[in-house]
Amino acid sequence: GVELRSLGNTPDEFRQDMLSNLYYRRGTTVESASAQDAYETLALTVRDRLAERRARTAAAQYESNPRWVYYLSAEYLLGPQLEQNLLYSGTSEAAHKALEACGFKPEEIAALDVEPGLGNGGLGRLAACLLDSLATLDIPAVGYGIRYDLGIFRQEFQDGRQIERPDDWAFQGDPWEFPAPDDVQTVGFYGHVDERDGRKVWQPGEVVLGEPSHLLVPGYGTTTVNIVRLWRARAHQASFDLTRFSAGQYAEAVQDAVRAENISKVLYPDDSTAAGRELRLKQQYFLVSCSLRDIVRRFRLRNSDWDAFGSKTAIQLNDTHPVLAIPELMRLLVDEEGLDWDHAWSLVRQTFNYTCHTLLPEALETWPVDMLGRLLPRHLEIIYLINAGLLEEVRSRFPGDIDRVRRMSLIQETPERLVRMANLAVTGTTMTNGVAELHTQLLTSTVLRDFHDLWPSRFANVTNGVSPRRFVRLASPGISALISSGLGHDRWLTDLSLLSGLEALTGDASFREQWREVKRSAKAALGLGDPGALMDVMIKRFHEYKRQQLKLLHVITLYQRIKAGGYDGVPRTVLFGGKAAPAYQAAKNIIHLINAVAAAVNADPAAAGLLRVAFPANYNITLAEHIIPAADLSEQISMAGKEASGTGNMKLTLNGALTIGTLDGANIEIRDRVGADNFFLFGLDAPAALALRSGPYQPRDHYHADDELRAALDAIRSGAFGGVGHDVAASLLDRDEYLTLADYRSYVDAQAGVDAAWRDQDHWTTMSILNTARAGFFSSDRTVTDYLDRIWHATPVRVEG
Ligand SMILES: CCc1ccc([C@H](C)CC(=O)N[C@@H]2O[C@H](CO)[C@@H](O)[C@H](O)[C@H]2O)cc1
Repeated sequence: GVELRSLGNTPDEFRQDMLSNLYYRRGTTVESASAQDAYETLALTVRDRLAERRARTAAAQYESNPRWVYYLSAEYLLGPQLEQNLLYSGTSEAAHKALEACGFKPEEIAALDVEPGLGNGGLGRLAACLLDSLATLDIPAVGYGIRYDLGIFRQEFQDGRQIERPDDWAFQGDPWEFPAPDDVQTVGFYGHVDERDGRKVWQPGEVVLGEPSHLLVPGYGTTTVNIVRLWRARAHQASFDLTRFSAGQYAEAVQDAVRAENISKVLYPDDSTAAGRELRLKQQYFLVSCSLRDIVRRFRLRNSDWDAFGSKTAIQLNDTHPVLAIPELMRLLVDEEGLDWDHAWSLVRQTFNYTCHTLLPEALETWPVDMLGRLLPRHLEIIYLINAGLLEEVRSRFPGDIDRVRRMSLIQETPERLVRMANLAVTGTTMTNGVAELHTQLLTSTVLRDFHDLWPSRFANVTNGVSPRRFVRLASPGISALISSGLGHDRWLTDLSLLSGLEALTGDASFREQWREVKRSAKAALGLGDPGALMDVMIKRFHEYKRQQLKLLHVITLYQRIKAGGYDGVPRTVLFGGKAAPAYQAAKNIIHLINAVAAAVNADPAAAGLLRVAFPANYNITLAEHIIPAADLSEQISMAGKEASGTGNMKLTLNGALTIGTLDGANIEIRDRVGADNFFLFGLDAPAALALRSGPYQPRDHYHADDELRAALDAIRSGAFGGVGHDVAASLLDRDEYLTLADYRSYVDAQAGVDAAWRDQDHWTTMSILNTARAGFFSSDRTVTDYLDRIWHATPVRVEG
């Protein structure tokens, strides 16, 4: 075929390409170019180098007709793209020189790199880390998602309260994406089901277009460049009503178009409560329908026999959000392709796998039968047929156990008829996995116990991981350089187990000193507290089970100890970061109280140099990359049994922060690997918490029994912090659903242990180095390798460089 001349990477060649892009693609000159012009041009010039590798990858993957991994996720938190693509294309230096030669400051241009905030938190970022590792391991893979016009809201504080602003992330356009209108798909909604010569035919009542664009997902240290394809809803051109328009009914003329485009308008900002909105269900089906049609189109390029579909295609469902893919593929195979039910069902089950990311009952999605039946009449029929097969199997395995049949049914009958999406997910897939050992154990012994009894071999654990490129190399070039100089290589970036080589350096005083210095300068660069003070960090979405309220009670206790005089705690900066779902008032009350306490403490000269509270607004990936390298202490203090895994805990450990935490989620595996001596453990474990929670728990008993706890709560109730927080104190004293008061004393005492350890800086630094050295397991490369071994069974396709 036609050979592509490869692009040069010398500073001069790079600058030449930037200039021609500035002139020919941006249509301006160096003299009149704005910073935005420079940013867009730089992005295009870097993108071209990755696009060249993408062309090679696509050719090699097409050639080898491999088994594909398709990742279906309603959320992706990809993070800012520029620094990543400069690193992965090896053009950072050439780019910096080229920008300076054109009179631009590289850091100014980098600041224009907005992150696509197409996710809420853990689930969305995990999806991005897994795609990064799939490409780095040369696995043929495509991520599918929704290109929301408005991502996760921008958080602002007004009088300490969270305010949500729309996030029009692509207002200036996005230089990193490749629109591909030629691959447009058609998606139906509503309507009715006909029967024609023995086949069911769905006649949708509404049709919208799904237009894809993709971003490049480069592998690190390899040629492979995969893609993430994001769908955007567009109106069917026929929907613009010219007659109405010419009759002056402008709004009506475009209402269908607006209705269509609303489907991908905005990301739902909830990360724990299924809101049950019809538009959200439309979003989920839109994602599923476009993606499956695209997957079938790609399959057909190299294959014709449906039986090869299951062997060539592994589709991962990222939580229940894309689980409509199961009845949708049944519809395509049975109604459109004419396969018989059993044949289609075996192909569907073979193709799909499901990852569950939560244990919270309110986060498990259910949809009203009538809503689903109205929006997707044929899919409801198919779900009923799937349910019939399931219940027949349950009845034969557990004869007479009607309670089990009622619990396992895909349909909840009373009080309201709901479709249970988690039950459908387990039934229609080969493997279901949890995201940490404790999580998977709790899943198979509680929420999904019945299914585990029926199909024990369908369950596996795959503990989460994080990208070492994004969260060590890019976030903390200082620590990375020290690790590479300590180990004498940077191969750890693609084999994180090599970090274990750092253990031997704990005895080297100059290495310890350099380690301390790197942390210090990261704190100085963050500029949110005295670089010499202990940086105590709690960064994650706000939720009562994560217990930001417990961290706040500790802050108030420290403050009251300072006010009482004779304070012997070590100087500490307590940094909070995170958003609350807009409708989650209890979480927003905690944010309000934190800002009120921060205002009091930071304004009080008595606390100066001893205690400071920082709460930068709009926590996102960009901010995480600045905070994580500066952290000394990582707060992972959720009620045991509630945090499925956590991934912030892994990022902080890899950056040498010590964890204070409960035996919850992946904290347990972190402690097992870094060593109990290098971890500050406290609190009830999962069985004890469950027992206390399900027993006659009286939070007030702790209030009466613990003077410091009572003093802290009374301060809030007395209005000491600007009169803010009555609701928070009341909910703790009346209900305390997540056992905050029960764990308070153990937590505060563990924090005294932190102070003691910090006083011996050499000891602390040794523990810090050991945390990094022993955390290689938490690489998303290891996570992907586990998915490949236990669930996907796909193999690498090497791409010539
Ligand atoms: C229906 C609303 C909704 C939206 C998102 C979610 C996500 C599953 C919430 C989430 O992000 N869960 C987090 O997933 C991480 C990646 O596996 C885990 O590390 C976290 O423990 C888990 O809370 C639940 C419910």
